[in-house]
Amino acid sequence: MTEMALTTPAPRKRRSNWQLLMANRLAAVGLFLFAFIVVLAVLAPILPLPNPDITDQPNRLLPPLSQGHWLGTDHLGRDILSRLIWGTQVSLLVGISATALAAIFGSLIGLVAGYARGATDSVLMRFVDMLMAFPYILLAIAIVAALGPGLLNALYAIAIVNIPFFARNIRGVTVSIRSREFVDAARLSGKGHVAVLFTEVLPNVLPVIVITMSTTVGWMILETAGLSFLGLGAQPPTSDLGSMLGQARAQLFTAPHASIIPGIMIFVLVMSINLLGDGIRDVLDPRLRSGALNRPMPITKIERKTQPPAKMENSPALVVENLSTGFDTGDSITPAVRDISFRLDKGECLGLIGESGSGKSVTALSLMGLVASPPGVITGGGVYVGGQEVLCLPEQQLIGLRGARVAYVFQDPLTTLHPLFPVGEQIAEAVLAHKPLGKQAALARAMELMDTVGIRDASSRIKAYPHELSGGQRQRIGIAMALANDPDIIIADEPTTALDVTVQARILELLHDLRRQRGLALLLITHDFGVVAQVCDRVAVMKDGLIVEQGETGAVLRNPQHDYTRRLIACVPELGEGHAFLDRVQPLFERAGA
Ligand SMILES: Nc1ncnc2c1ncn2[C@@H]1O[C@H](COP(=O)(O)OP(=O)(O)OP(=O)(O)O)[C@@H](O)[C@H]1O
Repeated sequence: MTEMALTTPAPRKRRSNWQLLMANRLAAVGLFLFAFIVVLAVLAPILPLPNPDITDQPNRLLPPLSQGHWLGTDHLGRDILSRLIWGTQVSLLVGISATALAAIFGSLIGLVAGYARGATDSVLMRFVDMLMAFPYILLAIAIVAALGPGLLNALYAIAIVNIPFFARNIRGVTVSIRSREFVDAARLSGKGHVAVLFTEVLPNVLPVIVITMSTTVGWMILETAGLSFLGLGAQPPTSDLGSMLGQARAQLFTAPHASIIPGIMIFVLVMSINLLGDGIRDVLDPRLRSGALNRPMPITKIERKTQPPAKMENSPALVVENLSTGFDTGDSITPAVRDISFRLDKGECLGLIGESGSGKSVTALSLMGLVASPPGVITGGGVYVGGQEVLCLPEQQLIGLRGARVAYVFQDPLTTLHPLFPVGEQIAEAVLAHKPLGKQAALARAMELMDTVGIRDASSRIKAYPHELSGGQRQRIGIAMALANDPDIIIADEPTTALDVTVQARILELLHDLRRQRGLALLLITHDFGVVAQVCDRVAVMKDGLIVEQGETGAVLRNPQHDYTRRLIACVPELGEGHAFLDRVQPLFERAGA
């Protein structure tokens, strides 16, 4: 409750899914075309069209725009427009029904296999593998040959060959969902497996099923047309787009319109469905909407209205001036950090403190253009390292500063270290990124650095993999990598949050000593005033993307100016305080209406 009141930003107006779909021009065109074709197909019985099956030999192969036949006639004198609209209705019905069948059976197989695992999973998946072992069109032809030609059998065949596609996709998603805590909780609450599968797992898998359906329905219409083209699908007098194309192929040169017209219809129909399917997928997956799944650019996108001066005279190690960073949500840029300014001298430690979501990490990453773009955008301000504004530098120069003059230590080294390489090699790689050394020299330097950060028995630990080290040792490796190129500034983003208090104290001590010995400027990000009081010379307090207060640590601790700073300080419990801690803190939050 308290946290909510402190952190919840002002509500933003979000665009509805419909508005987002319409904002995607290609998807809107796809929707318009598809809707138009569907309406035509649905209205076929009431449209003033001649009977599509009535032959008229004297009027064979009339060209388009002939009297009474807008699109001409085919080799039996049947009206092409009428056959096209009725044929589209058949193609749509078969394609959509095949998709629904494949989705139902494929998803069921995927759900059961992914949830049950073990023998059930093996048996079901081997069956799916068997289906996939045949080229799909050959398999479809073989199934129709076994069942006999006909539209319904073509529908079954297309559905069967597409079952593996759904089954594999849905199984993958189900496997990752079944091990989530909410599924365990549902099982522990006494729900049976079937209930858990359909009430807990299925709703989470549903968007994937919808996305898969929307992207495969066009494909299935095409496959049905393929079977009909070969004479295995629609049988006379019924026709679909594929059989129209197949029957017209003999007159390809004498009356090309008879095959071109159904060909264009297949193209437009499949294209419109694919465009619409892609649009639906983008709307349903918020990461795609904001571009968060795209490969990030090497440096954060910079869109500053005014350029700050490129140089700053007599500048300390790091100066941040009026920096603003936001995230492009697809609708607008949502600010995460607004107009923040601070300075950091050589050998000084500045604590950046604030609650979760206040913008500490975004600030830290913005300094070297490391916020992933898309969706990140630096919208204003400047960052000066040794007097040089770095965000205006050419890409390669800014990249060259990373790790060399400004290095980072992140919160959880297990996620930043590569799991498949020994830690020594990873430190050596950090050295080699900026120094032209041989591999052996880099490894020797890695060992030296491991010694510096206090890893005992570095000569044997150098070959250890990240999972073979403790949390504290991994964090020391992270610090060794940061020190690899003797940087001027270290940005440590909650380097001790994942560690227990004793290891936390040792890591903080190490950072403190390194700072003293090497004259490093240290920007320490934390949400713990206890840590700030222990190691920081100065502190800047962040709330909702703003720095609300900054100053000497002692002064801020003694006389906090901002109510939020007072509450943060009050949150540090004292040893042996017990219930008195709650009595002391509660009124502060009640007063703030939290
Ligand atoms: N990729 C993203 N897309 C959209 N918004 C984001 C993204 N990453 C972060 N944000 C938003 O930016 C704001 C600041 O996030 P940031 O990670 O800097 O918080 P923090 O203070 O470091 O929190 P914590 O202590 O939990 O790490 C938050 O409101 C967050 O929702």
